[in-house]
Amino acid sequence: MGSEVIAVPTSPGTDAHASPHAAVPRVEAGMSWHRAHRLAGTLPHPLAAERVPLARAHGHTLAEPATSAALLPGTDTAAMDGYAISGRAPWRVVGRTLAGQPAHVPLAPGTAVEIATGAPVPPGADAVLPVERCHVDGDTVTPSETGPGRTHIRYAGEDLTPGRLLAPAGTRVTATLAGLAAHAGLDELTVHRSPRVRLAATGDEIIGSGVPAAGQVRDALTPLLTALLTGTGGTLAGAVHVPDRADLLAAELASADWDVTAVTGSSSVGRADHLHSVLTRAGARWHVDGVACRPGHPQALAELPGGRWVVGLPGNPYAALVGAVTLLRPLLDALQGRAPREPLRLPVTGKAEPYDGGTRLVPVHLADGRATVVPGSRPASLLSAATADALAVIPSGWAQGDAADLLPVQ
Ligand SMILES: Nc1nc2c(c(=O)[nH]1)N[C@H]1C(S)=C(S)[C@@H](COP(=O)(O)OP(=O)(O)OC[C@H]3O[C@@H](n4cnc5c(N)ncnc54)[C@H](O)[C@@H]3O)O[C@H]1N2
Ligand code: MOO
Repeated sequence: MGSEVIAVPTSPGTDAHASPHAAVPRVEAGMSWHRAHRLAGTLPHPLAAERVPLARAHGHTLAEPATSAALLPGTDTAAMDGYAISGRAPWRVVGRTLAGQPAHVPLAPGTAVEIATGAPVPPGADAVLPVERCHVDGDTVTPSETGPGRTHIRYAGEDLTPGRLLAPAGTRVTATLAGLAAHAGLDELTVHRSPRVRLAATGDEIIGSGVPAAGQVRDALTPLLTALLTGTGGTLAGAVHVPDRADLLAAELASADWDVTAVTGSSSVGRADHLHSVLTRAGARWHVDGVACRPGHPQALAELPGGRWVVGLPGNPYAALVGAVTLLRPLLDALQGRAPREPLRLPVTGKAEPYDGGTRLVPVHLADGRATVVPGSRPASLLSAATADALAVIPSGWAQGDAADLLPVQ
């Protein structure tokens, strides 16, 4: 994915080296990981509802319950290829009905029609006899087996009736739900508008393509976050690289015509880390300002005047992934009217060092009903996490084999 680059200054901007240590109103410093995660998933109001055609509904979240418009099947329908029969054998074959054709005229006792799966069963039919259970001799049919069997008729409305609930509000539209909605006669669904998410990768050293020269770093986070946000039902509203200048970051946040800006880097306390001062000067309301977890403690969640959200993620790529599943994904879920996800919980084995001051997040593989730590994860490297199925949320008192919550990583 290409990304736009905000003008790189030829000389240092006036506030390029302004101290970011200016007084910043802090919310609860080092908030617990669980509280930060819960806040992100419960604070936002869902975005407005809109009607979308079924072909575009996949991945969106229902803003209203989806209910059937159709009776399904619409009429008594053959469930097998064979003969619709009436009364006792033998039956005289009086016609043929294929799917899509109207039902045959009512059947009199002692008669049958050859019928295809999905074709309407004629009034008066008692059952459909599968062709492999029939003996056919000219225009006469007799059963080749005796004994009670199923009728092999799908009765009108046995699957759906008009008004029947297909899925409640808050359900994410899966491939299956899109299929069901079409089967139920719907052309559109009412879903929450997809959150438009802007990605702003800060750092003078960041480059957008190719192999970095000494002193440069290839932007790992725009591809990672693009995949994560679109997989969560968000829409990428452009990705920009912002040099380490407070005025450029402020301009980027002010220009925002999106619901969420995810800023990577610039979240810590270094001279080039401007996110705090910029947000504070912009009159942002802080909800999360630092999380008691490792890695990824310099995370932020704030609301700009006008209700736009800013998620601050650390620049170190694995730490940023931790921040994205801690704050960004739950925020996007909530903006789409989805309840917080119930984490999978399994015993975790392998080498993980609990963090005394809070929570440690480690990449794990899932197999055989347990999670196994992928060794070697470091804040600045995605190598261990890249093949992981989930991040395990390891509490401070964790010991080998104890269960932990698991957050899937796509
Ligand atoms: N004095 C302190 N220094 C630091 C602390 C601290 O508590 N006190 N925290 C450290 C931790 S932990 C992290 S994480 C980082 C967070 O730093 P920033 O969010 O301000 O990010 P940067 O300084 O811009 O970059 C950090 C690191 O990540 C690389 N980076 C940045 N963006 C990307 C990207 N898009 N793709 C790949 N790599 C990226 C950047 O080159 C730096 O190496 O602060 C510590 N310092
Ligand atoms: O917490 Mo940092 O986010 O370790 O890399």
